Amino acid sequence: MTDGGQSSQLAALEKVLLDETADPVNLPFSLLSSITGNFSEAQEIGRGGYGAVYRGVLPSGRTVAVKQLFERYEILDKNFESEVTCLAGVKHKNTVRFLGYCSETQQVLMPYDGKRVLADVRHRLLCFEYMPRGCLADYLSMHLVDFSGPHITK
Ligand SMILES: Nc1ncnc2c1ncn2[C@@H]1O[C@H](COP(=O)(O)OP(=O)(O)OP(=O)(O)O)[C@@H](O)[C@H]1O
Repeated sequence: MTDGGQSSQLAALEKVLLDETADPVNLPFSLLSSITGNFSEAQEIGRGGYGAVYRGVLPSGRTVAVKQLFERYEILDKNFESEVTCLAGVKHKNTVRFLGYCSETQQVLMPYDGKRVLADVRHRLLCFEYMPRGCLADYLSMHLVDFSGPHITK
């Protein structure tokens, strides 16, 4: 569940979902964490080369897809910015809608070299319209008839 401080950002996300002409919004990490059950395995829907994708459930019951970019990649600010600005510029009925983004750095206490240090942890996430049928390639491979002719089995 989300706390009261997040309600205006949730409202902004709901508004973007409903208004197809609206621009993507900046979303706090805490909100994306909250709607994905802290990025739980139960809400994970897939993985790509650069991140894991989670189902985000809003209090209204609407669903979004949240892609959390892997921390192991050193993604430069300017590269993330060009990804976000590029996605924001794509608006077409045949493309998945880009709803929001998050770029935050948190300082987290962790062990290092026998000491405790405050380390920067970068969170980069992208939020999209949820496609219940998943990716096109998986859908086609599950539903297309095999036209390659009869198989010979030994
Ligand atoms: N908007 C979405 N709605 C529903 N499921 C999605 C959505 N986006 C991705 N997924 C699921 O998550 C999986 C991984 O998606 P992702 O975009 O990370 O894959 P990708 O195309 O290999 O990306 P990349 O290599 O650029 O990281 C997809 O195969 C699909 O099952």
